Amino acid sequence: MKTSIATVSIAGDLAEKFAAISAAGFDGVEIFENDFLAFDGSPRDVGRMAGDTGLTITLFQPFRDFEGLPEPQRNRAFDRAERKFDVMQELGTDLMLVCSSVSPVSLGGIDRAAMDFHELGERAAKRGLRVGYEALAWGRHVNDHRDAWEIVRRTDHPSVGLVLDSFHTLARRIELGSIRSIPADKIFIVQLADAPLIEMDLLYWSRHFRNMPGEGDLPVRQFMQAVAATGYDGYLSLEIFNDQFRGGSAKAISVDGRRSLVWLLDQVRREEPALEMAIPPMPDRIGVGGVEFIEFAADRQDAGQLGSLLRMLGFVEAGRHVSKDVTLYRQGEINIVINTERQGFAHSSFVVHGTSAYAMGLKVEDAAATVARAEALGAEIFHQRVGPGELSIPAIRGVGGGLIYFLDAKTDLAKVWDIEFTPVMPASSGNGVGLTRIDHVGQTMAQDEMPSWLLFYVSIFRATKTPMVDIVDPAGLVRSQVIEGLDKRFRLTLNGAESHRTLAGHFIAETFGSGVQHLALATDDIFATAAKLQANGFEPLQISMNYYDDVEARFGLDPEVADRLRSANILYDRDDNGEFFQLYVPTFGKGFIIEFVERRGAYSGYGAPNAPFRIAAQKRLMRPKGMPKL
Ligand SMILES: O=C(O)c1ccc(O)c(O)c1
Ligand SMILES: [Mg+2]
Repeated sequence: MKTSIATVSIAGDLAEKFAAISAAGFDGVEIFENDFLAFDGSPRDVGRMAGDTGLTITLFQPFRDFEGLPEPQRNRAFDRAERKFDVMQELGTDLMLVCSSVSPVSLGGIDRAAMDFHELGERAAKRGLRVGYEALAWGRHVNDHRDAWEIVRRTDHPSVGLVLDSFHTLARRIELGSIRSIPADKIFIVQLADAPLIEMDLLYWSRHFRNMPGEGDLPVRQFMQAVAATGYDGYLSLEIFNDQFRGGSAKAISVDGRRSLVWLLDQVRREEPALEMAIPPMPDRIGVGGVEFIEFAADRQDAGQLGSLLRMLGFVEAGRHVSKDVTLYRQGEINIVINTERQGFAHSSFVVHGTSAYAMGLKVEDAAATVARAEALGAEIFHQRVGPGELSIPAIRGVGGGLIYFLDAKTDLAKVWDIEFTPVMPASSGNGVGLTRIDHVGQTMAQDEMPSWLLFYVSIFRATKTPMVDIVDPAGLVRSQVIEGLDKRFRLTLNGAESHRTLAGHFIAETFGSGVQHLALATDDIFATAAKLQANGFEPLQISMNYYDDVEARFGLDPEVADRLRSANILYDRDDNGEFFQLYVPTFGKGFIIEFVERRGAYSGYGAPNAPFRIAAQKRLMRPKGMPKL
């Protein structure tokens, strides 16, 4: 696989862009004219810089409003082209991308355009250059790759070929079978981009909302399958116009780009095994059976407080690590680990972020395969110091820098608790409140990083992403999207914060990073759990009485049920498939959230309608008296 990315896709000046693109493993780069124009140096300097970072300049673009012009504009367009050919020769690239004209003076007609391209092809050939024609979805006369192809076909010149761009084809829902019959040697380059499905003007959508294949909703995989069926084996070049990417981390966006391409070809190969894909073999996406544990890094003092809280919530101190300063708390199938080591990754994490849930352990089908797949997709493998007789638990770094450990049932990893921990207290000895398993884990990140996290999870794991919902925090909107395993035993909610004044944004600012902020623990009987918690001396987050009046009216609840909810501070939601109950622990530390949930029937949500009310309650608590609002 030969990969490339357009400079327009990422932030920085040309030098920064090249460095990030090269570091992410791309072979080539498309020079977008504006990046070149803004650069203070000659085209030769740019060419040398690209060469020095090991990148081939795959093309120079865009050359606009060329075909179908009447005189005198036609002649001037050829003069312009010659000037750009000069630049290209100095840059050291042989391909010019010509996008279909939007000029109001341009004339239609396939043969007229073909004649123009024939002449351009002649001029390019004299210099050993090539010209690729791309149909913009909003082109004046040509806005469909089938028409662009017909022009290229009639041009019938070896130096003139077609540029396919998944965005333009998919945005107009053009039939993809039409790509399969194009001769591969007439496709000069393939540009790839995805986009979320939003109803809007095509040009605006394209210039601001494109994202990496797999991050949006367009059938890029089907597009790529059609391209692969032609036998095309040239560059696959990402061309992503995206406002957030332009302002984001060039390094991170480049890594996402490479990941998206590898995953795309992996999908094509699995979908149509007859197509040869030039990427190394890797295991298929991995099924996740749930979250086996959450691990906090803490100092002694916070560990003591967290331990007391957990005991009040019905957990028992079930084990101590055989060689490390690590304690296991357990209730039902829920394992919470507190790490107070003074060295190693947990400690560094504590030093940087303070007490936080820096690691999670996932139950997977095959831990070794998970790491192999993650590595093929560009994830960073984590290696840890392993004491004598201890297990080497496969792990990778997550997007925010935290750790994700993998445990499976086929190896000794299944016995990790027995092998690495000495029992302290039997599970039956605590004041259990009926918590059974981890329902979901919530991670918080800056809003513009959400696509990275989503791509990371859905490319490695057999999981889907739900549509985005808005969570209303009194201080701003938080975007929320959920990653769910097919059997729903693995659920992650991702919350993207924009303002530091939201509870989610405050958490990122206070912990100096994104990561696990929220644990939702399941019970089969929320009212029994609430009663037992009360007996343990626990006081839940107080919800406003106005909320209960509304819930009672909105859902037509029996007044008796509403009273039970009200007196226990339980939040309620319902969808077509079932009911949902939530009970919150007042926030811990710098905004860490624990809630207890009961799903009745097949309720599939996460209580998003309740979020504004519990966030308001949490913020009331977090505001020390006499201090300004968050
Ligand atoms: O938005 C544009 O003008 C534009 C230019 C060049 C491209 O390759 C493209 O896909 C879009
Ligand atoms: Mg394009």
